Amino acid sequence: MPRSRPRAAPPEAPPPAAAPPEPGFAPLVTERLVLRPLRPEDAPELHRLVNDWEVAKNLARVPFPYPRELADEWIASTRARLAAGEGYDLAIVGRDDRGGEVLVGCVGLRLDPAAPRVAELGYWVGRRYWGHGVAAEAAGRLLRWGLAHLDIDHVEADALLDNARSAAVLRRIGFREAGERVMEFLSRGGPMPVRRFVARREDLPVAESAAPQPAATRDEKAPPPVAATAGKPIVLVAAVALIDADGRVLLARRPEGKPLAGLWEFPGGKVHPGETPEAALIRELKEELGIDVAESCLAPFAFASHGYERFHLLMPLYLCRRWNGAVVAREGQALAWVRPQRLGDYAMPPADRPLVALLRDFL
Ligand SMILES: Nc1nc2c([nH]c(=O)n2[C@H]2C[C@H](O)[C@@H](COP(=O)(O)OP(=O)(O)OP(=O)(O)O)O2)c(=O)[nH]1
Repeated sequence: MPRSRPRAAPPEAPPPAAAPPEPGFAPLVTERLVLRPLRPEDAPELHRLVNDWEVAKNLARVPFPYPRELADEWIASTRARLAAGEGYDLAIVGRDDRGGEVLVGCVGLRLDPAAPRVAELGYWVGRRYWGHGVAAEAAGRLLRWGLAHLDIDHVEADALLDNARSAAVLRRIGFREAGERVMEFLSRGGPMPVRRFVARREDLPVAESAAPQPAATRDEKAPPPVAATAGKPIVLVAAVALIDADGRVLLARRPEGKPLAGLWEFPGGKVHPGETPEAALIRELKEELGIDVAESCLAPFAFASHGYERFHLLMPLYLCRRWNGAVVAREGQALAWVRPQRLGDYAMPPADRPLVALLRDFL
């Protein structure tokens, strides 16, 4: 079970959008399900669902038979960890025919102080609810939430070699296989071989609107590929290092739902058809941060040229020390003013790494 809290925000940052403790933990909603903190009154149903050999045999930390009082203890421990920000074990809840709540299973993200920047995903679904895509819907939702809100680089999960169903769920939600290992299984009374899976932000299936689209289906907001290379469009993005009077640089956290969610980036965005990079930046800075910037205050500094899996990013980075108005997170994104020497503490998209090194040297 979870053993640590998400890494604290680096000193200059306002707290990033990590989950507030219960009861403030806002349930995560999917098309058919709600993922919410477990409650003491869930214990009888939880016990009924998990005290089933077909379910328990796939779970490393679950004994079989499963004593009834363990359900109470486990629920209490999940609530304590959630309140402390140390782990995110949630009830998977569906609706019955009359619209009432039904406990369907559990899904959790666990953090381990011995393995910083990694979370472990686990889940189970009651046997009577198998075959409806519940595990993928719930685990996929929590995976995306975790990568967007916790200070982690990747998520790991294990599936027993004889549990092909779970391996298929993990692959479906964006995990890649990363070898085999042996794990102790309480339910099986000893060590068992498992497949290890790893999911990184870049592996997650991208929402249609967030990925560059082919020209024929592109909507007005999508980026125009300025050239095609090796089958990948080049996407032009303009970004800026805003520098305040103390020499700190502004980073913004990419929100959930966007590709690379949870990573810190320089404010900016895609250059629209007919726009110059400077005009795009002036527009983005108004939209995202509510500030007015004059073109003459944008000093070209460096650029990133980076091959992502589905497109090639070309991103001029400007420096800007003067603007009008107060910086506000108009899209609810977390913001951090960061000293150049501390930029390395923030997980940023791979394209930004060379830019960070240049900025640190320059500022
Ligand atoms: N703004 C910004 N984007 C970056 C940085 N590093 C990096 O790889 N990118 C990538 C992430 C995205 O693939 C792309 C920016 O696209 P975006 O989707 O955020 O742009 P946008 O604000 O125009 O978004 P949208 O309106 O299309 O949703 O550039 C960075 O430091 N700043």
